[in-house]
Formats: sequence, C-alpha cells, structure tokens
Amino acid sequence: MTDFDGASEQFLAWLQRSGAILSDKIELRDLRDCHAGRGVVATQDIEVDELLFRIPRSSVLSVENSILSKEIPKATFEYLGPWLSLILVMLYEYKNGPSSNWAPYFNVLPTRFNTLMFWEEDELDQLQASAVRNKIGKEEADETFTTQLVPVIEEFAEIIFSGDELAKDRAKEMRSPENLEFMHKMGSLIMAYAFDIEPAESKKEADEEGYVSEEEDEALPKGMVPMADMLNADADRNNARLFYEEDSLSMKAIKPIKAGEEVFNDYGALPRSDLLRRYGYITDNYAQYDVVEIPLELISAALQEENPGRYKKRMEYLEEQDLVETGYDIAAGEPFDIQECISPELIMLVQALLMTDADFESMSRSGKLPKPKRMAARDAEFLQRVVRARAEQYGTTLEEDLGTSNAPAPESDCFSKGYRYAMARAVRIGEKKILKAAEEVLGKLVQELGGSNGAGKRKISNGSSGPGKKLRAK
Ligand SMILES: C[S@@+](CC[C@H](N)C(=O)[O-])C[C@H]1O[C@@H](n2cnc3c(N)ncnc32)[C@H](O)[C@@H]1O
Repeated sequence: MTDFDGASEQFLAWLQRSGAILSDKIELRDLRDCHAGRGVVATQDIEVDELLFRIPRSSVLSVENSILSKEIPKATFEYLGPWLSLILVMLYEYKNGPSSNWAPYFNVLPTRFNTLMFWEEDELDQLQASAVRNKIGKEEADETFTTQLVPVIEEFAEIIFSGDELAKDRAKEMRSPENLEFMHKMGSLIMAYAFDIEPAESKKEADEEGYVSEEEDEALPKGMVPMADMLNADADRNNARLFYEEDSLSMKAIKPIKAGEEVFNDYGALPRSDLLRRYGYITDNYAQYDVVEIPLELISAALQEENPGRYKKRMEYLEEQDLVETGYDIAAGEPFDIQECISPELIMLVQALLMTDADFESMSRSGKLPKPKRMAARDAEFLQRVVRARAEQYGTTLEEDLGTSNAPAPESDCFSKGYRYAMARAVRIGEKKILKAAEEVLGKLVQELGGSNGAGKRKISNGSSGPGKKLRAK
C-alpha cells in the first residue's frame, strides 16, 4: 500500500472512531491521475436524499473545538476574526503533531498548492493583463500576519508552544519567511477547504421574508470539515450538499448518483481566473463563467482625452449614485448579448459620461440614472474603443495565443511550470475571447445605429425584461 492510500485509510478509520457514519456506497479515491488529488466516488447507485456521510460537530477543526479556545481569551479571537482565528488554531494543532486530535486529518491535507499565491513571477506573467493578478493579495496577507497574527502568537507563546522552554523564541521565529509561508499554506487550505459553519441553532435574525443579511452570513465561523472537504467540485455536475444538523453535519445526495460517478460539491459559478486563484485548478466547463474586468482607469483615460472638465463633475454625481467601482465585468455569453454580458453599471456609467450637458443636467436634477437598455451609438462606439484598448493590455493577441500551444503532456506534474503556463494561457484566452465577442457585437450595434454622429438610440432587447444576467461579485 502506498503512503497516499495508507493516509486515506488511517483518516477514514480515525473518522469512524470519532463517531462519523460513512455510507458503504462511496469510497475515497486516489484521483491524482486526473490531477484532482483525492475525491469521493460512488461504488453503487445512490438515490436522491441518501446519506453519504455524517460527521459529528466535535470532529470539525474549528476554534470552538480546539483547546486553544479555552486557553486564549474570546476577545482575542474576536479581534483576529474568523479567518486569522482559524489559521492560529490550525497552526497550533499542526505544530502539535501526532498529539493533535486532528493528526490523521492533517495527513490527508495537501502541503503543496497550485493557487496563484504560490506561483513564481514568470508563471504569473503568463496571465498577462488578467485582473486576477491584482487580487492575489500576498503582500497584504504578509502584512496581516506580521501585524496581527504574530503579535498574538508572541503574547500567548507559553500556551501555543506549551512545554517548550524556548516558547518565546519560537514565537519570534514566526516572522521568518518559512513561517509566513506556512501561514499562507494554512490560509490557502482554509480558502479551498473550509466551510462557513452554521450553528446548531441559528442565532441569525431573519427579516420579514425570512432572508438573512449577507453581513450576518459572513460572520459565520469557519471550520475544516473532514471528509466533506474531500469532495471535488463541479458547478454543473454538483450532486451533493452539506446539511447542518444539531450535533452533526450530513452530506447527502441532491441528485441520483450512478455507481462509478464522482460525488461533487459546488464552489459556485466562478470564472476560471478565480478558480485558479482560490482552488489552483481549472476545467473547460467553467469557461462559461469567465469574465474580463474593465478597469475604471481605462474608461477615465479614454474620457480624459475628450473632455476632462466635464468628466470630473459627472463622476462626483455618479459616485453619489454608487455607480463608480474600480472595475466592471464583461461576462462570457453564447451568443454574446450586450444586456446579458456587459455589466449594466458599466453601460450606465458610459451613458452618463457621454450624454449632452443638457441631458445630464436634467437627469441629475431628478436624481436619476440612464437606462442601460437605451444605448446611443456614441456609447456603443466608446465602449467598443475601451474594449479594444483593454485587449491591447494583454501581451499577445488572441490569434497569437490560439496559434501557439503550450499544452503540457497529459502525464505532466500539475505543479510544473508547463502545467501552470497552460492553465494561465487558458485563462487569458477566455478573457480575450470575451473581449473579441464584445467588440464585434458593439461594432454591429454602432452600424445599426448609424455611427456615432447619428443621434440614433435604440432599445437593446434580448426579450427579457430583467436587468440582465447578474454579474458575479468579485
Ligand atoms: C476541497 S478540496 C477537494 C479534495 C482534494 N481533491 C484533495 O485531494 O484534498 C479542493 C481542492 O481539490 C482540487 N479540486 C477540486 N475540484 C476539482 C476538480 N473538479 N478538478 C480538479 N481538481 C479539483 C483543487 O486542488 C482544490 O483546491
């Protein structure tokens, strides 16, 4: 038996000793051949609502369940917030080695990551102008670790490194690059593996219609749920979901699953750039969720050329109206539909910035905003120019990318440079395809409306009356 299979077996035995129930219709399988680590696969047909496994709440690796929460004041965890608190607890439990309650669980968690946080500069360069490069946040995380987490470790060194005569020195060493790297690894594990743990009894206050505000959802403590996090994900083939019960968490089938099929969780409809940033992998079927971000700076730069004075005054009004963001998404669409794919906020921004002074005065006096469905030729032409300028920010054209393949051999190591280059290439090609489709469709619209000199304004309709597809939050 390999170390890999041995670790899986010990993990499953530990889970069962901890009171977990595992259906005999599933198994934890080695999917490294498919670059997917471990995954859960059905060994027999499973029906909707069938229990796949039940994990006692006490097995969840969380602040609440770690003995650290009894030793360190609650206020300290509150100060750290859910993310850093769980990093602290994981760091403590991991450093405890075999004496940690979760040692067999740590043995099946990865120690190498493909998330963008761990890519070399030349690998990141392959993403070219993708906005995801600005979202990695490595420097910000380093800063948070050194200014918030390490001081707490130093303050409670005797507890965190209990039994170690050099506890204080060990705490100081947490500022070293190796230890910061270790914190990044724990952070990445949380990002790709942790769940927001709903309490046994919901303390959240729902509004009259039964909805809970997002802020309250965000405040849920994070926890690592053994076995639930062994499920890989697929937004389209999602067939299982975790249910929060009083004493346990239950993974149940939400669709019939045939013997031999993989059991999939759902990480959401993420663009491949975000899939890579948060989970370190991409799959082709997520191309449908790709987006390209149009930075506000690009719009500003194009407008400054035209009429800088007018631009400043209008931006003040649009800021008051909450229309000003750092960037706006254009999403993939098959076929590409302006209303469905281009963020309505981007269209409204451009309309408001380009309309005549008289129209702007009358609109702002009544505190209104333009209607994104009524784009004028000048708006479409301006947007087309911005889209073209965005495409030029990438180091190569779509045609050049498509003409050269850097696909790695299927057997190649997924941590290799070649593999990462290929994933980055797929991400940037996805973004360039969106830009190309947007440019073409906007060009057609300009023609239909009779060019930017024409006062032509047309209702752009896709037959739906809604505000267009909800573009994903960044
Ligand atoms: C919650 S874990 C799932 C279990 C994981 N495969 C393991 O062996 O530990 C999430 C990680 O699994 C991998 N993963 C998830 N879904 C995948 C998929 N559809 N294809 C390839 N890898 C996937 C990614 O590395 C991701 O960061």
